[in-house]
Amino acid sequence: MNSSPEFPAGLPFVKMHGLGNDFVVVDTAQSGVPVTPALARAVGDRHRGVGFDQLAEVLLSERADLKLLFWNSDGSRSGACGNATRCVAEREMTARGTDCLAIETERGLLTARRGAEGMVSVNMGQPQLDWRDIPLARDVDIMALPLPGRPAAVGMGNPHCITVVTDAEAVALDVIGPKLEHDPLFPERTNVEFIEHRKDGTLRMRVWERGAGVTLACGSGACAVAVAAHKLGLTGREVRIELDGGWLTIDWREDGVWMTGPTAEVFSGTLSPGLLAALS
Ligand SMILES: N[C@@H](CCC[C@H](N)C(=O)O)C(=O)O
Repeated sequence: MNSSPEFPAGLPFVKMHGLGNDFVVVDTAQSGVPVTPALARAVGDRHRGVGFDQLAEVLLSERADLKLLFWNSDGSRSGACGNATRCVAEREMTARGTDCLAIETERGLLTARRGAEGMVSVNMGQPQLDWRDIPLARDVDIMALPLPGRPAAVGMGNPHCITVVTDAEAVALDVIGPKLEHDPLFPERTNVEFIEHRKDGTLRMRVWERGAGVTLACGSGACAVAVAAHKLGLTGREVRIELDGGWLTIDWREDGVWMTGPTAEVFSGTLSPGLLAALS
């Protein structure tokens, strides 16, 4: 095995997930190893690395308890990642012995709280409902984009394209997802969600994530979906959403869109010095 003279001890990481939306968490504040697109791609490789939907990079913050940056498995960055925010918040609140945490992200300052029955909530802030705040190529009605199925666009610090369908299970996500992700209407690409409004008032949601593909869940996507469903008159401001990996509760309150759900820590390990050396 090659060793890295720069990082002889390798790079410690923690693997976590929220409803199967899986993450590698690395603490750059402690390790001094900055994440790069190449490192994110190498660690995100499910055969030759660890594998993740997103990598959460923990940094020091002057304004909050910590700062988070998010990386997709294709090496691109995301301004928001709700489930990773909840996962890191759970770990940090446990380590610090608190029930509340302030987290700096590109999206802004987010508040996380420990809830009942092991759940963790995060306020993802107010949605972006203007085409200038969502990376759209032109001025269009964001509640009815000029695309097949008349989807809606909602920003949560990252872009989401949401289509209401009668049968979410029937959607060929791996075919339609990449087409919408790369549609010219979205110069920075987009996350893609399909939702079905069920008779019991809940939503069924399936997601194709920008930079990661089909995932079992997407927290910012669930927030965007809840906002779109409410604006379209389908639901109230609070809604339960079933994703492939489980349930999230979304509550669009006066102070922002709150998301509540489970988190899990799976294992921790050390990225080998050889992997780091190959990238330097
Ligand atoms: N899984 C995340 C969202 C991931 C970000 C996305 N792929 C992007 O590029 O915007 C979540 O839980 O919010």
